[in-house]
Amino acid sequence: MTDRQAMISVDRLSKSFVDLKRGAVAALEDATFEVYPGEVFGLLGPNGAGKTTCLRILSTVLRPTDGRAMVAGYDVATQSSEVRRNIGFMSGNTGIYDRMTAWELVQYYGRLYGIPEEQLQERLDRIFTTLQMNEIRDVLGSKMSTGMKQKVSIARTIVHDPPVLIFDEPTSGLDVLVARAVLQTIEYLKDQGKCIIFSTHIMREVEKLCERIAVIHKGRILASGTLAELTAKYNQPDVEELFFELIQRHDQSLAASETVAV
Ligand SMILES: Nc1ncnc2c1ncn2[C@@H]1O[C@H](COP(=O)(O)OP(=O)(O)OP(=O)(O)O)[C@@H](O)[C@H]1O
Repeated sequence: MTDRQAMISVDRLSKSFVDLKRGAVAALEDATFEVYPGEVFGLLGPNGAGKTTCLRILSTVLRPTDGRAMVAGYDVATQSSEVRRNIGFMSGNTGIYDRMTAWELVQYYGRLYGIPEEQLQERLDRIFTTLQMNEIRDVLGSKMSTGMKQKVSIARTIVHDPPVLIFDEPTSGLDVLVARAVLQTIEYLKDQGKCIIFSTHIMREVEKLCERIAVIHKGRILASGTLAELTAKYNQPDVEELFFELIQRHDQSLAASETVAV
């Protein structure tokens, strides 16, 4: 992997929020990892781990408090428009407009990205064929099933053919069939050479899809590497058990350091 250039490069990235109830919240602390073209990198962590915060920084919606992140060679903090042109971002609840058809909606996003009209029609044709969406071309958002909506969300995420794709819990709330179709599409995009970062709290998904993962909890990356490296390093062949052990160990060391501080 070292002969390839990283498309996402995250270096000691941190983000803290000031929350009225909790005071300063360290949502992300010192995160470091790289993601390459043609791979799916999984951010695996429970609720509140910091996954969304990390992905929102990469997509330039949030500014980091500290550290640096480069996407497609651009700095997320200082070159946000270049970064945005090079990424597609999709979360579980990406909006679909009730009054637009599938075709109109994806076309609309293509126009927002400034794709010339002729090229856009070709691109739409290709995407609708690849994602097997031709039969839903004229279906209005208000009439779409969850599965259709999810396909349209993916289509609009890739309409400008970005090299980097960011998926924030894209299967959240989906039934197993739709979730499977989403994962298959992500796999297809990986095979097309896209650099993909994907967050989830579902172990099965990372086992299926990811070459390398980072386990994240309470803002900290607890471990990262290929599944084979991690299971060997921690001598735990069961990925689910490994995940729980890492989290438990971190919580225990936090509790111990709090006791010492008191
Ligand atoms: N705008 C904000 N203001 C204050 N705290 C925030 C804000 N956004 C996130 N946080 C806090 O930062 C921490 C990390 O949240 P984040 O949404 O990144 O986690 P997550 O791993 O994506 O979890 P989930 O799956 O629940 O979305 C949480 O404690 C959350 O409450």
